[in-house]
Amino acid sequence: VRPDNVALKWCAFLVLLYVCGVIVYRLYFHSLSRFPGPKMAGLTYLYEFYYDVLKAPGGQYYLKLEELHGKYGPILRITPDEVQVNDADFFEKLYVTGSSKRHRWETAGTGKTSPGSIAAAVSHDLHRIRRNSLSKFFSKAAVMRLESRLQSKMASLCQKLEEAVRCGEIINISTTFSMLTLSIISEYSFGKSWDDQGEEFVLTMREGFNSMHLLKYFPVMHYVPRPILEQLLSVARVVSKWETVMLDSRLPESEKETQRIADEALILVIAGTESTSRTLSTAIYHILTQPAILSNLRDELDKAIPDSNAEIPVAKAELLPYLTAVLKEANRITALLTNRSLFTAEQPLQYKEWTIQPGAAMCVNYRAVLYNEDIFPEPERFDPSRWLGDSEEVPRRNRHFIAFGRGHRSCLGVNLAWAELYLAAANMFRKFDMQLHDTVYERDVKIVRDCNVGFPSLQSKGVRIEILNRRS
Ligand code: HEM
Repeated sequence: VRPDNVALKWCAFLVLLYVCGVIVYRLYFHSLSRFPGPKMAGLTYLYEFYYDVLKAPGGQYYLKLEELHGKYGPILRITPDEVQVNDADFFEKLYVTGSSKRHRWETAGTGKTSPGSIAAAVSHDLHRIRRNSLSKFFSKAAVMRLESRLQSKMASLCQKLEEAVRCGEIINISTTFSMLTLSIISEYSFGKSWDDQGEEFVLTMREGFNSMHLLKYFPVMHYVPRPILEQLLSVARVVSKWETVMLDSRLPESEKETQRIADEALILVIAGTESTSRTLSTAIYHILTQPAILSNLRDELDKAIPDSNAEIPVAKAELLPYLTAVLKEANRITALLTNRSLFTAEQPLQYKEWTIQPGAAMCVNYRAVLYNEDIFPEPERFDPSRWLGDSEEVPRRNRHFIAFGRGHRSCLGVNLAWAELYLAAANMFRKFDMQLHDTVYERDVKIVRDCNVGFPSLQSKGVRIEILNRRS
């Protein structure tokens, strides 16, 4: 036997031994080994890989998990190291504030494109540092100080819609809203909006979302030279462009040098663009397909804002109960976050008879709470009235309104998002008559893919509308 053959055989033997060791460990000795779920999911990440990457159209594991919860119950081992507990009460236990620490599950995909960002901070303490440095810019008072800028963006939106009335142009409101929110968050973050290349950014960013699953398994962004990567991956082109724009921004020179700031900026723009716009376009679809809801909303807006040319202050819009209920329901039904928000705890967490040990990653699927039939009957139905009235169910629903998350890692941009939602919806429905144009729920609105946030089918053309006239 030649010596190199002996070495090869030893290598093969050691690899085999290692694989057998991993299999035995994951199936019999891992702290999650007795948890319910298919054996294959507990054995290998390839199970998740198949549904998220190989099974068309991609991002299908969250749907498979819904099916598995139906079979195994609320607690499920979903990968070798992760457990998902689809229970609204456990949500409150996991996503906490206060002194209990939660660490992001470090292999969770969030940070692969931007490891220096708030969203990618693994340790609780690092996250606190990053969050504290940003949160003062996103407080309610900070957002309100910039209201005049938001109003000027709304004026541009209304101008665009008035032009559409004149030209009979069909508006893709999904893209229009994304350009609006990109304009706001880029100006908010960099002092200069990226309007010149707005549409290109939005469309390329959507392509980028489609590469998210690949990035989770193949974190190539930091290992392959950027020029090569740009040829291969749309998300790399987006990142490069954004970094270029950022370096042209008004940030001080010293700050521009740091990759961390680039990462942070990227996350703010990603988190602040598609999120609000997706919720708004979902709202538009449901309002325009239900005349009774449209009519209630109109009545409220017409009474509160008699002059249709007047600017609508955020503070005034926030006081309108029906508009508020419509927007809450839009957030609930959109259930934006399909990505698993995975954390580990420093102490064991108990769920019924199951003890989840420190080190195991845990999540609750947001959709499982926002579509919980017991809390939100007929969850697929867009019904703003579930947020109104004196029923004791309303406070319970508010308690489980988790569209913006809970706890230390809840949405940083929640105040900005609400201001955008109120202003865009109030302006659109007070000032314009419109109808849907070739928009099909199954194709254009229904969430069927997990791309970190929920995306409709690959064939979606977006929610499109015809603006009929400017209201008086
Ligand atoms: C309707 C609109 C929005 C919804 C429904 C939404 C929802 C969420 C949710 C559920 C999370 C928690 C994610 C997790 O647990 O992993 C989150 C985090 C975050 N959101 Fe939003 N978001 C919206 C708009 C915005 C906007 C406008 C910004 C602008 C800055 C923003 C910035 C962020 C950031 C930076 C985080 C990470 C926070 C952290 O890790 O501490 N979001 N968002």
